[in-house]
Amino acid sequence: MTIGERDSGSAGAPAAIDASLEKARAGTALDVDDVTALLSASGEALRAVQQLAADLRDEGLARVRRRGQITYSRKVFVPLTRLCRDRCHYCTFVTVPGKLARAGQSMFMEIDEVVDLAARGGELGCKEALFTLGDRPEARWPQAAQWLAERGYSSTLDYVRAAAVAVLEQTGLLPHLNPGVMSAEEMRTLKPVGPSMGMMLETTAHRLFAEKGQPHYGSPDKEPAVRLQVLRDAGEVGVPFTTGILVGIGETLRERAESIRAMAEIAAEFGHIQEVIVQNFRAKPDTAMRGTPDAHMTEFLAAVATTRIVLGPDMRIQAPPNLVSADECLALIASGIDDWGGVSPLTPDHVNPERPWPNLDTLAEITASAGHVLTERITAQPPYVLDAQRWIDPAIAGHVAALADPLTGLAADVRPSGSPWTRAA
Ligand SMILES: O=c1nc2n(C[C@H](O)[C@H](O)[C@H](O)CO)c3cc(O)ccc3cc-2c(=O)[nH]1
Ligand SMILES: C[C@H]1O[C@@H](n2cnc3c(N)ncnc32)[C@H](O)[C@@H]1O
Ligand code: MET
Ligand code: SF4
Repeated sequence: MTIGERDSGSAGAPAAIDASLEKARAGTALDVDDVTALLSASGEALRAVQQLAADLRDEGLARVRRRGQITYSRKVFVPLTRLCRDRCHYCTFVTVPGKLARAGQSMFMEIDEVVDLAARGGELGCKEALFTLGDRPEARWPQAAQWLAERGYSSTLDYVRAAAVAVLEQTGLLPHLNPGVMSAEEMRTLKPVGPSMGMMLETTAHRLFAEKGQPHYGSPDKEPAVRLQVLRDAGEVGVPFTTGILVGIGETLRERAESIRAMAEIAAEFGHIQEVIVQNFRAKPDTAMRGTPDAHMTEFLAAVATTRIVLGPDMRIQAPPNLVSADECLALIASGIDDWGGVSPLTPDHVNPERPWPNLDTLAEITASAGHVLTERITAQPPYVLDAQRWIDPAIAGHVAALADPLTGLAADVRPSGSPWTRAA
């Protein structure tokens, strides 16, 4: 990571950080000033924030008899389409029809290609098919609308549903759906084809969306009010849901604090937030933000530890292992994470293609050297798998049960195989 101070806030006042830590230890709710103070920690104060975060993680895992386990999901990344109606300044995933046409590539992956990829992943032990794609490309690109219409699909999300069904039937991998903004109705339609879905909150900072030159300017799906509504709608619909923040896209420490508190409020209201991702922005050469330095490691670790403290011992806190060095992975564990997210032995992280995942043996070694055990889970986190009656649609309860250990809700030692999908009446 780039060394050098960023202007996202002031250096932390040790007295304010101590006071916030005292409140957190006493179980008193933290206000936005308290959370901002924790986010500003460095040096000795940061070590104290990390220690509390790690203790809370250990306490939460002990409560569910999983002390010392750090989880990951063995997955294939399915970039169903890279067309998107948004224009996030940090994103290299997104492309445009002209570029695809010149490269001889299709607007969307065909279902056969999706199934072939998932099947190859299944042979390597993958149990998750991660559908990550651009938001509603048909609203911006006639070529996308035409591609869908020619095959009888009314929208990208309609096509996601069909592709997910094909994966369930022909490979048995479990879809995790990350297609951007969805309405409550769309989530209701997708719930029977995937045990979990997700969408990063990114940030609640409205100015990063409303002001010209800011990273979310021109991206209607990144309006904070819209994204907060998606999180609430997912709660109403009862979908095990992944969300998180993107750290270092120009938000101030206070804005970061507000984002963390917003996720905590919604998680407490509905109980559906299965994991919170704290992801560090990595500048990419081909983007408008190529000149923006990556978030400073100190600031990122403070964000991880603070997220753990605010979300509490029972939340699963995830940071990807491929966006930092091996040493920095150890620092993430010391900052209270318990999950590495999806890791693939087959496909790249198409959002961060320049950052390969560590080999799974290496990740297991790194995790072990911090005194923890790398443990495979499936796409839905254990509490949701164990309470499937409430959280998993009957249409896929059998697919989920086939890959899960009934006692722990973690991944079973099996190879997935396809089985028929029928919509419950
Ligand atoms: O490989 C990636 N996986 C990403 N994932 C997938 C994640 O690694 C796992 O698929 C989930 O933890 C489910 O197992 C996301 C999932 C979401 O719901 C929301 C955002 C992300 C972001 C990424 C990402 O940038 N790269
Ligand atoms: C899938 C998720 O990946 C994240 N994302 C998009 N671009 C980048 C980047 N340059 N660096 C890190 N994360 C990124 C966003 O948070 C998005 O929601
Ligand atoms: C490739 S980005 C991840 C999915 C969606 N386009 C979003 O930004 O939320
Ligand atoms: S981050 Fe997601 S919404 Fe933004 S441009 Fe990239 S694909 Fe589109």
